[in-house]
Amino acid sequence: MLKSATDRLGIPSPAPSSSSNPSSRSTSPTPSTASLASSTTSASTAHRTSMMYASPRSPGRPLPQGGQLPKPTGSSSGLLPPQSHHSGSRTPTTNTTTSPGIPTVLRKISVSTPTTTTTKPVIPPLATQQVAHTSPAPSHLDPHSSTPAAATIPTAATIPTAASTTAVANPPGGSKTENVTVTVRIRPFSSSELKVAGGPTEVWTVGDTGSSIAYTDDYAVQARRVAVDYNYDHALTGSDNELIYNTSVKNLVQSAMEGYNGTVFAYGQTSSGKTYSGTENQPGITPRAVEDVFKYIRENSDREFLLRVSYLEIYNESIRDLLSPEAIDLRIHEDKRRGVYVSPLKEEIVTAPSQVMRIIERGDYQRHVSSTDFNAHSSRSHSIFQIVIESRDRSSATAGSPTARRPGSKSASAVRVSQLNLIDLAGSEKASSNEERRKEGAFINKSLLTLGTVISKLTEEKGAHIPYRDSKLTRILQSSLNGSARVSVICTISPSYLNVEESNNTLKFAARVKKIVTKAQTNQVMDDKALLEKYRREISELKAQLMLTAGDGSAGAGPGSGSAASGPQQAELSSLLQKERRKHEEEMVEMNMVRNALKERIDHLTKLILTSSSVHTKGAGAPDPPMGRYTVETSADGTVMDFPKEIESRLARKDTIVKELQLELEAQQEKMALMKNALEKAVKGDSVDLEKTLAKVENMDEHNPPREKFLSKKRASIMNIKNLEEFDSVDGEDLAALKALQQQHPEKKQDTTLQRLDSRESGKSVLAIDEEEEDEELMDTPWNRAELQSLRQAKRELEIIVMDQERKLEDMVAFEDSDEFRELIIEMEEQREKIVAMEEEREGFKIMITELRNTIRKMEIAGPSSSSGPGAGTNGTAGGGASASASSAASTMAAAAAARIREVEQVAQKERRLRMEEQTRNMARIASLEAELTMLKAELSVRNLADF
Ligand SMILES: Nc1ncnc2c1ncn2[C@@H]1O[C@H](COP(=O)(O)OP(=O)(O)OP(=O)(O)O)[C@@H](O)[C@H]1O
Repeated sequence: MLKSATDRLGIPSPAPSSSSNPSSRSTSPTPSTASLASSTTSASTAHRTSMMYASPRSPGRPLPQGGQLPKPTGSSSGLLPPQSHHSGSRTPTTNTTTSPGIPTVLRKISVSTPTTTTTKPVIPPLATQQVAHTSPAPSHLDPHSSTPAAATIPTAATIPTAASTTAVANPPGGSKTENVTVTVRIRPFSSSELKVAGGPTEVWTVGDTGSSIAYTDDYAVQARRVAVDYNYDHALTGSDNELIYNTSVKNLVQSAMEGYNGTVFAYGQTSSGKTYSGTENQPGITPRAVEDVFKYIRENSDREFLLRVSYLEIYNESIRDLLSPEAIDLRIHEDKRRGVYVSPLKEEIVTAPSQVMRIIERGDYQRHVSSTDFNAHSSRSHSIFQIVIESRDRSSATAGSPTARRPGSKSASAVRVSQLNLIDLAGSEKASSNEERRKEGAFINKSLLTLGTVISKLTEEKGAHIPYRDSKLTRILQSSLNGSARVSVICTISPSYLNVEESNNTLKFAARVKKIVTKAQTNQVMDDKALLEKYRREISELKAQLMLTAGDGSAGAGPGSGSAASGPQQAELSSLLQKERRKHEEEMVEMNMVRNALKERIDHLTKLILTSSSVHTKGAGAPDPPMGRYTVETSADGTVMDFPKEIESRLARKDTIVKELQLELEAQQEKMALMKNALEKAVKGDSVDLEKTLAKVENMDEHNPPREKFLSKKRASIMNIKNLEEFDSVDGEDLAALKALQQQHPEKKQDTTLQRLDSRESGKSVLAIDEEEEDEELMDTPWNRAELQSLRQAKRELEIIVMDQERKLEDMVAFEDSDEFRELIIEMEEQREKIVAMEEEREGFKIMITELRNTIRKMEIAGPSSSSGPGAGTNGTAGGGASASASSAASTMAAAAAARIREVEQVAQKERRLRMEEQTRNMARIASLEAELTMLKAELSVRNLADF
């Protein structure tokens, strides 16, 4: 319902429990039952944005036709502004922080009074003193409901009292005592609710007064429920966002413009319609509120305004600046002057509704939204969109000289400062099936529970300790809940019996909130802590300077041509005259430059201050101001950061990023060297413990920034670059104007500045200049842009190198992980084993041959001795015959042995030959594998060389 900042107004009910009696069926329509056809059509094109804010999100779920729902009394419309889906390419964020108007350099040079060179804290709205309130409280705020208007909480004692010496009473406004405005909206059936067995059963009906909600008779009978009757300011059904805006928010916006703090929030279980943004033609609450803010300015010609906006989210109990996404975990502060506030938070000065909507869109894009079991586009964070409105009576704003505008000067009228907070709460929900969603859900439920507790204590236990600090949400809402703001709560419920328990919880919450009484007061400040005052004074001073530079050009014309002198005297005089004239002309040119620069600055500042006529002009088709151009940033102590500081901090952030990138690059290089080394060893045939190497690399990863973190930093830096690009688009001053100003204010510092700028113009290295002049101020100038651009370029190059290195490393790791690589290694190992086996076999054969040879030799030696033995000398015949026989046997044996040896030798030789051939083949194979690896290695080396 309120999904972008505007649509979410529902209050979280405790985690839903499923209801009973699924078979019960609604037989009679509620008093004003109508076909859903029209709602269905609009819902099908609905976009999701916070009900309060209105930036494009995803299309809402279409409601099936035929569902029964109470007919709205007005035309159908979404609460949130039309939004586009978040998915897909993101809109570049452009949260450039710039100071309004002309770059600081010009401001500083042209404005000589110290008050314009130092930005002071902007005083937030706060009550200083109660004064009778003159504007009538809206009728809808009267506690007319039957809900007991018990426990009045915030009284003057609980409202932050202003301690600022510059704050004054609030004469024109006063205070408004009233109950919180509570509106409940029952959304139409969703498609899943329509699909339940037995058809949809309507549980709730809106009473004839349009302010009470009760069970339908059918449901009460079927479910045997005891009748309930809840009373609020407004009870609505359907999809009409205009109706809900007009009844619940419009008055609050009006009074915010009148100087009262206002807070709107949507509460309800998940998917109950808090964020429902309606259709393109039926914007949600936020765009309507923004439109009304500007409408008010258009219609109030007696006042001038200055608007600035901020947008934050509370995600998992951490506060994040949605307009400066790199700023996370922001802190909550409190002081008597400002009350409770978040810092450092970026605020952008806005001058047109479309500009505000673009800022919201940008913030919504950063916001945590996910698909859950219950809602395809569920808000996972609470978001707070804030508009700070400064205004002042125009008659006092234009009257008076710069001196009359000195801080504390009684002649300057006080500036009214108020806040309008559009809060889109995340919805309470049952446990989700996804772990991350579950974790988010736990944080959401816890903070909503704390909100419930705070409200109970506020309304039921007088004097009890209020646990605001138990959650960031309640802490931030503290100023609103404790009574110093007007509050409107929109609670959203489902019409289905499936969610009846959660709806009951929401309705009870709404009844409790209704009891809270607030006493909002107007807040005024009289010093330059209001930007409006600061800019107005600067304009006055610039105008005074402009007056001083005005001249008719006749002065210094020198003696006329009708001089009585003659001859050489006249020649001399005329030469002097010409010289004088030239000098005078030069002075005039310079003076004009100064005047132009002053005019430009006045023009810039004047544009930031909105009046009925300037807003009209914009509405009539003038181009919107560039996004994020006029930005202020508050530091922890609430001081608005000055422009050079902002640039410096951006540059410092960039430096850090570049350093981190370099470190990452070095780490990547080290890893690559390790892997290369391992690969080389493997190629050479050395044994490599791949696992060990990988473990080492992983270990290095652990000691270096994790990849995710690194990538997110890279994303952040890219975002920064986009911001800087936005910054680049700032147009305006030029070197000539600066030179002219230097002529007028020839202080040393400006000289140096111009020298720097000149050097940059002539192409001299920005870094070299910085080394020479470290303490120089950085300014919003085209020359600084050159510096930023060169930094950006360097960063881009580094990013490209890092990415390439990563890719190379991935290639190498992938190759080492590949089957091909593993097969190669295995094959090489097998071949080596084979060679070793062959060597062993050959050794075996060698031993065998040696043994055989020895045997032969022994036999040959034994042969002759046995033939000349005892038989030969004693018995010539018989002995000779035996000897011959033995000799012949020995010869036969020897021959056989020799034959055997030859045979073995031949086999061995053949075997050796075969082995040799195989070995040669293997060697060739190894050589080819090695060549292949060498080639791969060479290829990688070449790529590496190219990288470095
Ligand atoms: N009044 C309505 N008319 C038509 N459709 C609606 C209405 N309210 C909600 N819807 C539809 O119901 C679905 C859920 O609504 P929405 O996203 O606004 O819920 P939510 O309360 O913001 O949920 P979460 O807390 O999870 O963010 C959306 O598809 C939306 O289009």
